[in-house]
Amino acid sequence: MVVVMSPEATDEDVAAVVARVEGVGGEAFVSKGVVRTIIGLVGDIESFHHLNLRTLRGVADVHRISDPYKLVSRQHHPDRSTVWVGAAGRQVPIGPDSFTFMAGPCAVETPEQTLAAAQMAKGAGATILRGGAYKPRTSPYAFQGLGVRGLEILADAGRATGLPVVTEVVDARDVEVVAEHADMLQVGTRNMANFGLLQAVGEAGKPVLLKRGMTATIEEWLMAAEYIAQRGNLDVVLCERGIRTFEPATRNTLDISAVPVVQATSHLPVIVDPSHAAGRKDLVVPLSRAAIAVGADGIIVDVHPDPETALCDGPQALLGAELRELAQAVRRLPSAVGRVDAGELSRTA
Ligand SMILES: O=C[C@H](O)[C@H](O)COP(=O)(O)O
Ligand SMILES: C=C(OP(=O)(O)O)C(=O)O
Repeated sequence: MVVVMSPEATDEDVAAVVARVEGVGGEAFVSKGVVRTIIGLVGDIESFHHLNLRTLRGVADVHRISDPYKLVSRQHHPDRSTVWVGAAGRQVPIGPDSFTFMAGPCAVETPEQTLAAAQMAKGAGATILRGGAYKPRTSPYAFQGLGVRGLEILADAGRATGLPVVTEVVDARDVEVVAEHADMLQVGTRNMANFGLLQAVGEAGKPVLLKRGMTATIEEWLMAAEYIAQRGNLDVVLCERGIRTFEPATRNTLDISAVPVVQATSHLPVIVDPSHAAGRKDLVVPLSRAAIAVGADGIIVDVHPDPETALCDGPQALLGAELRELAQAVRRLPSAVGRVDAGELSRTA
């Protein structure tokens, strides 16, 4: 931490800062410039926070040098992590060596629709099946998901296709039942800052897919991941799914630069959701290509056997030609950036 004194600060003001810092066991290194004095602090950063140094006379600014998140930071864990998803016998990696393709219906609607979507996903090369049983909807009158029945249908489709499943949990009270049926728990954009839910999934004993809040900064997103890690669960995968901007051409604006920014600062894997970012099926393939090129550890994509009748997000669901094009991109492009298909690295024993 660095304290910048104002040009008017006196020697007494500087001494007062040093005394406060030393009073909580820290060290203060004073560097006098021609105009300003700067004080470098070494010690327990949390105890410095409680000193409210900004309120002292002569203090112009206080800067933090180390990351505010610890467990998810590369400062404490330099090597990038791999998260394994699935039960013994079929575990799929998400991490720096592979590229993981996840796909499935936005919402679980019926056993037939879910199985058909799961088969489409598998046929296109996906190694993890997605599907929502609890849908976070803008309108309370919109389809809210099938709840526990939806979890069962999704788990059946996962078993039938041999794919581990990821599904969203929107309420801390449902974490246990969702964890019973799913291989990975998703926290969606609307709940990224629901700290009680983050703590609950941190204790569920399953990997977590943490989507970026649509108005969250990267630091806020990583602090949300820290909530999960702080409860003992470091199996967290981050998902960039687009942020709110002034641009109405797409549902959200995919912040593609978030991928390398996060990878530089956090060891957690980071994937991209081009479907919820764009909200339009015609952009899913180009954005997926961009995600692969920028170094994402995977993508998660909506597919539906009959998008016109979908109960949620039909316009962004892939079928037919677009899905074939996506399958081709996912088969060919990751190797160009030094990645192998996650299916090849899966643990099957
Ligand atoms: O998975 C999808 C979400 O539930 C969906 O994007 C919510 O958006 P809406 O309720 O505004 O349609
Ligand atoms: C609701 C979903 O996504 P998001 O939270 O990114 O809107 C989803 O993936 O089903």
